[in-house]
Amino acid sequence: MTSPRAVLIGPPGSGKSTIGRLLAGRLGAGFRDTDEDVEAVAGKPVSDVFVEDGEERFRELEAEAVRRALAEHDGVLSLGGGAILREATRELLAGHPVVYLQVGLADAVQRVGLAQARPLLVLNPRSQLKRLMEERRPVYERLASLIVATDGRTPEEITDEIVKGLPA
Ligand SMILES: Nc1ncnc2c1ncn2[C@@H]1O[C@H](COP(=O)(O)OP(=O)(O)OP(=O)(O)O)[C@@H](O)[C@H]1O
Ligand SMILES: O=C(O)C1=C[C@@H](O)[C@@H](O)[C@H](O)C1
Ligand SMILES: [Mg+2]
Repeated sequence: MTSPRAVLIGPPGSGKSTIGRLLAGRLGAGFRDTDEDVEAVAGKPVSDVFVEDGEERFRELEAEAVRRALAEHDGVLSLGGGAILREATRELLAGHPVVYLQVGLADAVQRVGLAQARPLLVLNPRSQLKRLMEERRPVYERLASLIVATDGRTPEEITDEIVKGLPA
């Protein structure tokens, strides 16, 4: 049975997709991102799924994408920020090397401001991100087998720390 070398979790802007790609390169492994898997299945961007089908439908597609990727993928897997909201997904993560990318509000706001539209953050990114981060922090912490701080650090530095901290 295959299993990912690392599963990255954390809030929007923590760098799951960026670091995931770098880490996969460093490990000589493949990279997979469940947001991209959902987009492939839905045939449209995540933001369109939220607007046209609703968040609940997105969460269903996401839970299925995570289930499939955990069973099929043997490289680095980045999850969508909210994938850990589903109990079934939290249970499936047990026993995998789960890396929580920690980020403070200031750095997260700066990073998401630079990137593409995020459907949960369209109205007031700073306050929505603050609430979401506070609600989810205990869940990310509980699921993590490795916690890596990302504030003020380059993607390369963060990737180095993960490589050192992963099980051999
Ligand atoms: N350590 C870092 N330092 C500076 N910028 C970063 C860092 N990590 C990521 N970024 C930048 O922040 C933005 C968000 O990163 P990324 O898309 O990887 O986050 P994410 O955790 O995958 O978010 P989401 O949950 O929305 O998918 C990107 O523009 C990326 O280049
Ligand atoms: O944190 C979240 O709930 C989300 C994060 C993104 O990765 C996407 O999965 C989507 O924008 C929702
Ligand atoms: Mg991402």
